[in-house]
Amino acid sequence: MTPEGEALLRQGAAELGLNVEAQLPAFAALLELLVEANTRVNLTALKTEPDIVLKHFVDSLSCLRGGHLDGADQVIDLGTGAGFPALPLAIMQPQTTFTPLDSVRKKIDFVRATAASLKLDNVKAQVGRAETLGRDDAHRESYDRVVCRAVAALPILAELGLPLLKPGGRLVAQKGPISEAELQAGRQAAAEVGGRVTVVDAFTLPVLGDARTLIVIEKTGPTPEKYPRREGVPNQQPLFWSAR
Ligand SMILES: C[S@@+](CC[C@H](N)C(=O)[O-])C[C@H]1O[C@@H](n2cnc3c(N)ncnc32)[C@H](O)[C@@H]1O
Repeated sequence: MTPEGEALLRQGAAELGLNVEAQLPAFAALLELLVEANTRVNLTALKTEPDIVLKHFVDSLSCLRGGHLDGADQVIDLGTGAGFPALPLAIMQPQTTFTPLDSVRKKIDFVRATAASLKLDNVKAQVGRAETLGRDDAHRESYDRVVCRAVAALPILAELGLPLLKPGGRLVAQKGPISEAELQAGRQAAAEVGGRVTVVDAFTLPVLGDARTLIVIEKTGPTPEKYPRREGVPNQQPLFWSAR
């Protein structure tokens, strides 16, 4: 990473109240691996150093706002893509086990290889669909937190995420600006699958100023057996949400 890239990462993290000094070498290695892999496989549209530092690294670190991941033992990143936010979070929070999940094998191959190269023993990447894991005893009700960034509308995230949470667990969704209609549908969907929206935290990204929202859904009761519905249905027929 260039000195300019390091400065951006330091500044972005500092605006989030984080000190990344000790983690700079890991972020530099992640940047290098991502740029190199992207020349062979199309993993991410972001290709320049400032874009990756701000829109992947700092953006992912914004999931730590509010301390919603503090003390979590098991965290699953639903729809991790090339490992975001899971890899930056795993670098910052080594005492937590992160399970980056994606249905696309080449993305998880990259996440696994990268975690091994960075010696992130707290990363256990998984290929699969959230609908399938949500019905699998090895994963259902197994996680303290679900995190996700830029994956789906809130009602879909509620249906995919809540079955994976232990009772009392929390889904932490990082999104762009959210409409009142999506939020309302998300509240209704959360109630349907055993949860409640407890936090809607609108903020702007460090340095760039882009609008973001962190939404927390707490699992307040059991998720009915019928959820999640079979693969693809949560996306095709989102609960309480037709405005797509
Ligand atoms: C727009 S990308 C975002 C990736 C990453 N979270 C990021 O912010 O860079 C959405 C990802 O979610 C994955 N995805 C969508 N629905 C999924 C599901 N039901 N189960 C597992 N992965 C899913 C897709 O394969 C894709 O890689």
